[in-house]
Amino acid sequence: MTSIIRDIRMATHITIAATEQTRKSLQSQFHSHCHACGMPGSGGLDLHFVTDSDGNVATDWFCPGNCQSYEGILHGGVIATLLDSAMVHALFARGIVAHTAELRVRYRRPVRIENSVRVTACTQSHTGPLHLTSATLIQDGVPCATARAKFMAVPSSAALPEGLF
Ligand SMILES: CCCCCCCC(=O)SCCNC(=O)CCNC(=O)[C@H](O)C(C)(C)COP(=O)(O)OP(=O)(O)OC[C@H]1O[C@@H](n2cnc3c(N)ncnc32)[C@H](O)[C@@H]1OP(=O)(O)O
Repeated sequence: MTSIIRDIRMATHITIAATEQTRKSLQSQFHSHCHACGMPGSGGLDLHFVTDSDGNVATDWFCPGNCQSYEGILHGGVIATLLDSAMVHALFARGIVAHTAELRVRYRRPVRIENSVRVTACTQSHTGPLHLTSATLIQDGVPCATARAKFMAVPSSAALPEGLF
């Protein structure tokens, strides 16, 4: 816990080595009721990310029929949610708690429902508290959507649970 707090304090301005332990800890502290990666069984997307040795995060997700837009195609808003969430977790893995400030999605190919996708994300760079990230959604080996985003790190005093300062 102490090392996680130290990581959060550092992370506002410094990119640290990404770890699965850091990602999980920040998810449980700050995201336990998230529509995308929390709330299993209550209408959330129930995403489960993992962090690899390069600090990238990934999840495999089955696109359910109730998330379609046009017939047989995954809703573009859901695609944006998947990509946004993946980038949040890439930041979590580096000890960074941040809010989406800008999200640009390129919808390259329709994503079929009732099929699986893999969503990956990584951090790119940062200028002070503004972090640049990218994410990709792949189905059957084909990149169907890509995203770039800017995230603003939450000041560490605001990010930490009350009583820790
Ligand atoms: C009301 C209830 C319904 C709610 C529906 C909500 C809306 C949705 O969720 S729809 C589902 C989400 N969206 C999708 O699945 C779309 C996935 N993408 C696609 O199908 C295709 O990429 C599509 C249709 C956007 C474009 O395909 P296509 O027509 O083949 O274009 P493509 O060959 O890639 O590009 C044609 C030109 O447009 C340009 N272009 C394509 N995308 C962009 C872009 N984002 N910005 C600028 N230019 C672009 C290309 O550069 C190209 O230019 P040029 O001819 O000069 O080289």
